[in-house]
Amino acid sequence: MSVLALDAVRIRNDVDGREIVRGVSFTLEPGGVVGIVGESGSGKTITCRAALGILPEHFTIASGRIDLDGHDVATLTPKQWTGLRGSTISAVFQDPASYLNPSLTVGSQVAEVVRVKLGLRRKAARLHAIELLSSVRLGKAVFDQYPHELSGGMLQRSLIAAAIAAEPKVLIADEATTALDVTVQAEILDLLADLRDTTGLALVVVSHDLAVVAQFCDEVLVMREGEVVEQGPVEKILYHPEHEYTQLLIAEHESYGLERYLVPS
Ligand SMILES: Nc1ncnc2c1ncn2[C@@H]1O[C@H](COP(=O)(O)OP(=O)(O)OP(=O)(O)O)[C@@H](O)[C@H]1O
Repeated sequence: MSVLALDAVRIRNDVDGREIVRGVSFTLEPGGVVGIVGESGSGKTITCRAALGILPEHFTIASGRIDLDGHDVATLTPKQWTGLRGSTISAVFQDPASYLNPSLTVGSQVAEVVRVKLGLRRKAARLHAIELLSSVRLGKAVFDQYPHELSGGMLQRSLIAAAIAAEPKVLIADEATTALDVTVQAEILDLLADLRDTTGLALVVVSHDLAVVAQFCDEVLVMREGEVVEQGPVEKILYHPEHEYTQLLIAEHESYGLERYLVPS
């Protein structure tokens, strides 16, 4: 059974009646990785926010359907959403520092997620948080460090630890590696690939960077101005793009080395 399925989803800004997303469909099985690429403002993040049940105020799903682990999300109450967020679907975004409180240690913040989401007592939550940090390859010392003491890559790992605390089935990584340098970016992608392999985590990877998608995704959606202009298996879309816009995106990437990630087919 799919863990996340979008069927012809259209999202409207009710303030001006503008449709921000016009017909997105994909199905994600356990362990699957779907990529969404496209220029800034094309609707990638809004699509993810719909799947997470956190659309901005005045945005609504105008038509189509989203199924999350067998639940039609249109039928969910806010309380049911709160239950599913974190434990079924979770997310990490760009700029990890902004999601952490600078005056609390990283460990205490991960432990708090564990306490709330898994209902563990303080001491057990602390131990579990240390295990989670270790699963994202962060040593015990990180537990007592403050956000400003960690690098961007370490902060993103901490947030991944918090995001996977309640063993979600789907993780959305929305430009999660964009702000990181290339080596750290590769380490974080490796980590996500490991989690997928060991836990069957399914991923939605949003990136403006085709190299990230080429390395990592099974299927890719190319979005422009709210529409999916092309969609299919990564090898097909990246080697044999049919749409002019996809060809343009690839041409831009080739100038800085996409071919390194593409194995000729
Ligand atoms: N909170 C908001 N209020 C009003 N409009 C918004 C809001 N968030 C996004 N939008 C609009 O929705 C459209 C799609 O934005 P979205 O953030 O999904 O794009 P994106 O493809 O993720 O771009 P980026 O790569 O820059 O993150 C844009 O026109 C944007 O201005």
